[in-house]
Amino acid sequence: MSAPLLVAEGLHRSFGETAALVDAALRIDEGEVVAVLGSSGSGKSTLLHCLAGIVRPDRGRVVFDGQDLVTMSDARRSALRREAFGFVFQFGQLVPELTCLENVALPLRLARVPRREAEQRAGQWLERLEVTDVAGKRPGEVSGGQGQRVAVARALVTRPRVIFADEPTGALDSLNGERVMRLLTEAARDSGAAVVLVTHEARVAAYSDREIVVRDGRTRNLEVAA
Ligand SMILES: Nc1ncnc2c1ncn2[C@@H]1O[C@H](COP(=O)(O)OP(=O)(O)OP(=O)(O)O)[C@@H](O)[C@H]1O
Repeated sequence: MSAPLLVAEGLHRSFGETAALVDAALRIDEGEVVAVLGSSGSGKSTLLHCLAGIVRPDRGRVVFDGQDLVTMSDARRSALRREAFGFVFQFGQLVPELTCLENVALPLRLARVPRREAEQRAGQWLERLEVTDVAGKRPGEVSGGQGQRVAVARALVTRPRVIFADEPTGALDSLNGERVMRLLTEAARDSGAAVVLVTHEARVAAYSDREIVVRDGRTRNLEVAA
């Protein structure tokens, strides 16, 4: 069996008196879509932040492609996040001053890709996410569903190995939520990216290959019925 792409084991993380994670564990293989389910305050976001190297666990290991995120330097971890990970949050967090096309091109520009090439590749991702029509608009001028599809395009444009999505449809109605989930999972599968999807909605989790439930900071694996 090949080594998993991302493994977390024995994760503990407290905030003051609150134990957000208690011996949490998760593994995800190349190209797999894993949903992290649980009620509000159960520890889902803390788990995602530990997996993505945003929050450092008090104890435990997070190994991405053979590299331990917990012990590596901050500079190396930041570089890894930029190069290998993509992020989609509940509210797209697009840069309001830039057009949607420029938002999608931004991660490439930060990686020193020339403007013309970056915008050409960004345009292809807008097309893939079915939002070509908003290319020249600013985020304030587009709908919530369009904005989330632009955010997904921005997350995928660098061809990351893992997409971390924290309640990506949380601010959308069910029709737009379904559309974003379909496009996100299809695009991730086509580009071979794994997805860690935090949600409290079973309907959203249905797009995953496998589900993990977090309760009081502890993780439990669930087999998804076919
Ligand atoms: N930065 C922080 N400072 C203090 N407490 C925190 C912090 N982050 C998380 N917590 C606490 O840790 C626990 C787990 O929070 P977390 O955000 O991981 O849960 P969640 O399952 O993602 O919740 P939600 O679905 O409401 O977003 C909660 O009790 C929360 O209040």
